Amino acid sequence: MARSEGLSEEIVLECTQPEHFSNPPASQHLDFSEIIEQTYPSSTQRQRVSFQFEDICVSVTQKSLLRKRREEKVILQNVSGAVHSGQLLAIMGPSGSGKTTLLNALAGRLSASGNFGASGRISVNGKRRDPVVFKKVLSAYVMQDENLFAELTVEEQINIAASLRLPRDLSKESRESRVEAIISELGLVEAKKTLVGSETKKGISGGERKRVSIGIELVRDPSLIFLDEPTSGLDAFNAQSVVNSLVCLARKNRAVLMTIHQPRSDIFSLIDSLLLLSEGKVLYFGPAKEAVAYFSQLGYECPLHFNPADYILDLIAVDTRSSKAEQTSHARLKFLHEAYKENSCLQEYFKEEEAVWKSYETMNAFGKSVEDLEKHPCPYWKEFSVLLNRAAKLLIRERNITRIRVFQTLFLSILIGLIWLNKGRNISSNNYEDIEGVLYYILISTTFTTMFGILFFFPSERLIILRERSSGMYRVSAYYLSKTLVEIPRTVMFCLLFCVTSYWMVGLRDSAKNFFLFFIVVLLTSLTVEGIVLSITAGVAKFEVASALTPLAMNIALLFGGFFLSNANIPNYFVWLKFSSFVKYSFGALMHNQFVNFKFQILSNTCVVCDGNEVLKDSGISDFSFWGNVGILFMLFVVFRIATYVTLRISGPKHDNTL
Ligand SMILES: Nc1ncnc2c1ncn2[C@@H]1O[C@H](COP(=O)(O)OP(=O)(O)OP(=O)(O)O)[C@@H](O)[C@H]1O
Repeated sequence: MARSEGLSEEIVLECTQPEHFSNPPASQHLDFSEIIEQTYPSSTQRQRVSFQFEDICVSVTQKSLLRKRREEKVILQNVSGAVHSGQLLAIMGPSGSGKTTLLNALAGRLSASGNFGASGRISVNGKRRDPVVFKKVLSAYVMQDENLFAELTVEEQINIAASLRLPRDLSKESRESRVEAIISELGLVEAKKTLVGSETKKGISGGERKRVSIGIELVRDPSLIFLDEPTSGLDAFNAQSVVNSLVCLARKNRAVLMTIHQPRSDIFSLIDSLLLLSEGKVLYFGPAKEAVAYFSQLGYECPLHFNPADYILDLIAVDTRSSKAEQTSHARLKFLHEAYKENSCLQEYFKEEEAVWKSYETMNAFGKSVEDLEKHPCPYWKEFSVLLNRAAKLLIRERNITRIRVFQTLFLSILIGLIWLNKGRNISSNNYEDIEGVLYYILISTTFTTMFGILFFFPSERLIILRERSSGMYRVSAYYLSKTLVEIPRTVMFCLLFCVTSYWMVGLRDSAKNFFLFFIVVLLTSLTVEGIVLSITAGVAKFEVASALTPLAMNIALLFGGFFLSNANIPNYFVWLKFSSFVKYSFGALMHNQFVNFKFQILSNTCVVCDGNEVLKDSGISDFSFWGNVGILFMLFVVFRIATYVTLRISGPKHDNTL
């Protein structure tokens, strides 16, 4: 990583290493610890930690597809190890060996990903960890996928995290210098004003994205950092620069624990301790630089000029190409596991480790008891204003999306206007059904444009919220209220644009009052659809499932909305669907608005339906009055907004306190 330009010499320091490691210094950075001294109350300053785990066993209960009964699958068996401040520990192993499960178990996030059972002991500085202190003060977890807002700059992302996560008594200047220090420490100075971007929008590089994710977690200055595959998806250069940053973080008195799949030799050489897993069992835990010598001692010599990580991974992988090769690999793994259990040198390594943590202060030195820890670092109003500001910024910056929505709204409304041009100005007993058709089509169009507007964007935002909530950044209500307040004006604008164009082109009832009521119904319909889509997408983890369920819900609502099926055609056992369809109330309200006491322009002597009231009677829309329909629609809007809030709350991140 290059030295950041513009930094004065005196604040650029080398990453120093603890004496017992021989890796070269990884990078040069602004001295973060000095800034921490100045910006953090002394009671919460970073402490040296020794994190130990013993006999971790994890199994998952799953339903067997064939035998239709529950089966227990063992994922980890008696895994032990430790990592201390100053060290980078890598958990390495073939795919499916249990690396992520181990990392999640150690970070207290096992229940987040399945129906797991776990046993074992996890302690910090010799004491059983307190889950609350561990989660809120001591540790940070960087997920494999960087869930970041594409439209915010690097600096904004870290700044928002700092505003929401740092203690309320910290001054603005201190917070800003903390953010600057993190940006500098992670080598993001040149990228700090660049938008993060996404797969479809050019932004910062993959390595920088990863470092932004780390930076967001660093604002609380954790002593222990967990990272799930921080190099996955990165090219060789970026992967190395990320691991360099991690070594540097470790050298500043943090313990860093990461999973890694297949590191290049230069990355492997940066790792301090190595824990090798295969089929959930430990085959090696010790200094990374001694791993090759250890395996050659056991008769598995690494060929000259071979990447040691590749060699080790080949050695501990199961070859499934033939049953004979599989048997041979299993025999080798059994031998390696037994050899590890009996190896006295590696057991000595554990004893040395014990000596290190015994020299550290105890857990209580973190200065905060569970009772002292505030549930949320910021007061509600601050959370709300930071999130409101962020939501507004995102909305303004999503210019392309807004432009496309404006185009879509205008296109559809003009199309409707042209197809039904002036039809409303000449309603007679012969053509009143055309007006029913246009009113219903307006609802179909509103439903689908609103649905897709949410369906394609909210699932990725949901992942960001989950990440932010998993580190207790804010209350769900503060997020949801700010989002709702920012998005409602946008919905109002689109609905107004749509209604102004289509209403007057079609020539619906010629009065400002009727236009306004028409607009209210379309707006309430759009807001109700938003609520339904949000509550489905908030509760469903997979986009594929949400994108199947949402159109299904909309289709049912439209089918039973009162236009396609008359009451007589709805089987008794489906009547409840009619009453639960929001479209029925929207359509009822639009029909009342258009036809109550409406006199036809042209009357024929033979007409069966001769005025608006008869239209309402004929179409079976008269169960509720205009205000009755609007009242129910409003109630549905409120119910689905509350449902979204409840779903967001119950489908939030899970932490476990078992280990
Ligand atoms: N929720 C779950 N239900 C059933 N099996 C699971 C679950 N989570 C993990 N497993 C199984 O546990 C084993 C270990 O999974 P894990 O994701 O920890 O491995 P990994 O080493 O991280 O793999 P990769 O490198 O491919 O990410 C795998 O066989 C996986 O199928």
